[in-house]
Amino acid sequence: MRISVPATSANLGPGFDTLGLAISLHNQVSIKPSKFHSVSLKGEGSNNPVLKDNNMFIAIFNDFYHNLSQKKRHFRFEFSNEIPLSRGLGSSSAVIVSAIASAYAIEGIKIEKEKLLNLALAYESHPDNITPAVMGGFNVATVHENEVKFIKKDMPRSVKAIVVIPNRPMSTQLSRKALPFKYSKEDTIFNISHSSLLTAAFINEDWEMLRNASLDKIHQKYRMKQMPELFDVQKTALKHGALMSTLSGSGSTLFSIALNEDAKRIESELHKRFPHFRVLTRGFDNDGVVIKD
Ligand SMILES: Nc1ncnc2c1ncn2[C@@H]1O[C@H](COP(=O)(O)OP(=O)(O)OP(=O)(O)O)[C@@H](O)[C@H]1O
Ligand SMILES: N[C@@H](CCO)C(=O)O
Repeated sequence: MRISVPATSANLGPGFDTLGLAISLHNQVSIKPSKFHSVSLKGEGSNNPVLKDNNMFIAIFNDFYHNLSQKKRHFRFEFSNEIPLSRGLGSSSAVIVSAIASAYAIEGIKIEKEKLLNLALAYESHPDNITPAVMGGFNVATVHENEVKFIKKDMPRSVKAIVVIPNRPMSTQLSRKALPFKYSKEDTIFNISHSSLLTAAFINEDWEMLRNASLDKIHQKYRMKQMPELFDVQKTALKHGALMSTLSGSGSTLFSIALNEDAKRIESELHKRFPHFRVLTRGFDNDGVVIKD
C-alpha cells in the first residue's frame, strides 16, 4: 500500500489558525507486512535519527492499526519525504493525516475524508494545516463543538506557489509562544476584515486583491523578528511581482503566490538574493491525501 500527502501553508497572513492551502510537494510512504519491523527513509529527515527510532508516523499508525485490527503485526515502512521538517509547510499535519489514513487502508477499511479530518484533530488542535492536507485546495476551516467545519475551493493552474525555505527550523510550539497574550481591538478588527477579504478573493480568484488582503497584525511580525532576513525575503518577492507573500504557518518558510508567467522570474530573483535558502516553485494540490494502491 502506498500513500501520498501534500505540504500545506497555513494562515496565509491574517487567517491565523483558519486559512490554509495544499502545495504540490509530497511525502509518500509505502507499507508492507513483514517478518520484522523495519524503516527506510529518503529525502527530508533521512539523516535525522529521531525519524528512525521514534517516528511520529509509526507511533500514530501503530495506535490506529492495533485498535482497528486487534492484532500485532510487523511492517516495513519506506518513507520518501519532500516536506521539510519544522519549516512551516505542515510536516506534522502530513504525518498525522497519512498515518491515520494508512492504518485504515492496510486493514481494508474505507474511511470518509471528513472522518479522517476529525480524527486528525485529536493530534493538532488548529485545523488550518490538517484540512488542506486531507482535502487539498484552499480551505477555510474552524472547529465547532470538536468538529471541523470547512469550505474548500480548488486552486487553478494559473497561479503557482513559490516557497523560500530557510536553513533553520522554527518549531510550531515555540513559535506560538512568541505571540502576545492579548491583542488590541484595532488589531483584531484589522485581521478579521483582512482574513474575510482574503477568503473572498480566493473564492472569486481575484488575484489583484491578495496583496492588500493578505496583511496581518497578529502573528507574522512577532515570529519573523526571530529571523529578520524573512522581512527582506517578503519585500523581494513582492517587489518582483508576487501577488502575496506571507510567513508559512509558524515559519520559517516564506510562502508567495504568483501568476504562472511571473513565477520563474521571481524564483530566480529570490535565489540570487538568498543563495543560502532553498527556493522552490510548485503548483497547488487539489487532491489532498491519496491512497495509491
Ligand atoms: N516525515 C516525518 N516523519 C516523522 N515525523 C515527522 C516528519 N515530519 C515532521 N515530523 C514531526 O513533526 C515535527 C515538526 O512539527 P512542527 O509543527 O514543529 O512543524 P511543521 O508541521 O513543519 O510546521 P507548521 O505546522 O508551522 O506548518 C517534527 O519535529 C517531527 O516530530
Ligand atoms: N496556525 C498555526 C499553523 C502552524 O501549525 C500557527 O500559526 O501556529
